Amino acid sequence: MPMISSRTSLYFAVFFPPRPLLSPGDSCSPLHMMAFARGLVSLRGSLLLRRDAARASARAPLRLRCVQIQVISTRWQHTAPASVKCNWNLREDFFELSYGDLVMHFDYVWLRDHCRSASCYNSKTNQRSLDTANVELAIRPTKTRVDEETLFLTWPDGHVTRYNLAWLAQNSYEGQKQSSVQPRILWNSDIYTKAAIPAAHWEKFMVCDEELKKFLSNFLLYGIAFVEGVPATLEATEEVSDRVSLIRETMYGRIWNFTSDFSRGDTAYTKLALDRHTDTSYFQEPCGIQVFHCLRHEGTGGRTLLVDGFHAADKVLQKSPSCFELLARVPIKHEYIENVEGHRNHMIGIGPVLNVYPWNNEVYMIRYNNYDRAVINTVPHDVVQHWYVAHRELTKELRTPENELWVKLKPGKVLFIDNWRVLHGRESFTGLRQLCGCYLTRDDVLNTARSLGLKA
Ligand SMILES: C[N+](C)(C)CCCC[C@H](N)C(=O)O
Ligand SMILES: O=C(O)CCC(=O)C(=O)O
Ligand SMILES: [Fe+2]
Repeated sequence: MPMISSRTSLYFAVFFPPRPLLSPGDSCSPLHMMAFARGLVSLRGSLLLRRDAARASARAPLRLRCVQIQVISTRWQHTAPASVKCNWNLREDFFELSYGDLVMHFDYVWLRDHCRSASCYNSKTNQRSLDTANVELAIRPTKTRVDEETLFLTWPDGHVTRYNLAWLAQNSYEGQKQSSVQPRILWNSDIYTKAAIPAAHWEKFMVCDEELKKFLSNFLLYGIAFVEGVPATLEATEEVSDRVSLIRETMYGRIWNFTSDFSRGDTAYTKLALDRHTDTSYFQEPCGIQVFHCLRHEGTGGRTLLVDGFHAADKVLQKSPSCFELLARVPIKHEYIENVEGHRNHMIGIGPVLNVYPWNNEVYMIRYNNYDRAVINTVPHDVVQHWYVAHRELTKELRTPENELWVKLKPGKVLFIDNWRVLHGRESFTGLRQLCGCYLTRDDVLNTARSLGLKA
């Protein structure tokens, strides 16, 4: 029997009478494995753990009885879920689970808090009913048992929590650390052009969910997507936008339609070229998506520039991790001050240029607008110098000609831009140019995508 050295005790079933010995090649059930791990069954040679073997032994007439024993908390225990290699270990401060190639650690309060039993979690509303504030922070299970694919934890008050091991593996920190929240294809102009992504077609797009799904799938992967054949009207632009998400109204209105008349106090309302940038960087939460539809252009120039900001950020990460880190850590301000007839606005947005998930270093938002960047007064002078170096590195990547995708927007061709990822700009132009569009609520675009079965 193992030494009694742990506060943790566990229940498990053993064969009665227990088989004392297994030989190499013997089929081995999970129950055997647990008994082995606890020193009840000795073993010569290595064990081959197979699900079919477990099934075969489950069919055999067995008498089971439950016993409670103490275990050494640092020893690995084994179980056999669905032919995945799986070991577990009840440590003093956490539950350790090795599942496939992944070793995971689960805090005991976490394990109590995420209990999905009927009294702790309402599976109709998918909401927690457990009052987390009432959970003892130093809580430990009094009994633990793993039965093939389920972990059973009995808490001091007698409440039992069951976890499917695959669920734990999927929801572990270590699992999240290895995967990305949003799978993406980073691109330069060559990669995007060669991918030859087809545009969605307006009529099909408006009625067919598969067409919308394909469009959204491309949009999520590349951060841009087109719909063609759209009537060159404000109404149709609104309809095509409504199909994707909720329109986000801003001080520019719900659907805007602008020319170079300087009707608003911003360079966008001129004929001047605009360097690559993201819009509404001066919002606490910049608009998620921008929709452009050029309804008319009688003149020259005016092409649209698109640059994948995440591709550029990734290059900075590879070439200069310290620059990447600085851009992700230092908060700066962007500002929109408008003082023209009928329009008085003052917007301030604060946040780093690169917004990164801390657990996997994945960039989820870039805020880059040199026109609207405000006075830097949130950073001490010695950091400021480094910040400018880092900003220059990112700017170099963003301005690399290979990274620039130039498109001429024509009436009928609606462009959706992920404004958290892809920067846009424009060439200067002559003549009458009328551009309409709107911003979309990011949460609702992702919501639409998820409702169609996409990972978003
Ligand atoms: C799109 N629309 C013309 C309505 C607004 C343009 C906003 C321009 C602003 N400088 C920014 O980058 O956010
Ligand atoms: O005129 C254009 O093509 C785009 C101008 C712009 O950057 C904007 O409206 O956000
Ligand atoms: Fe813009």
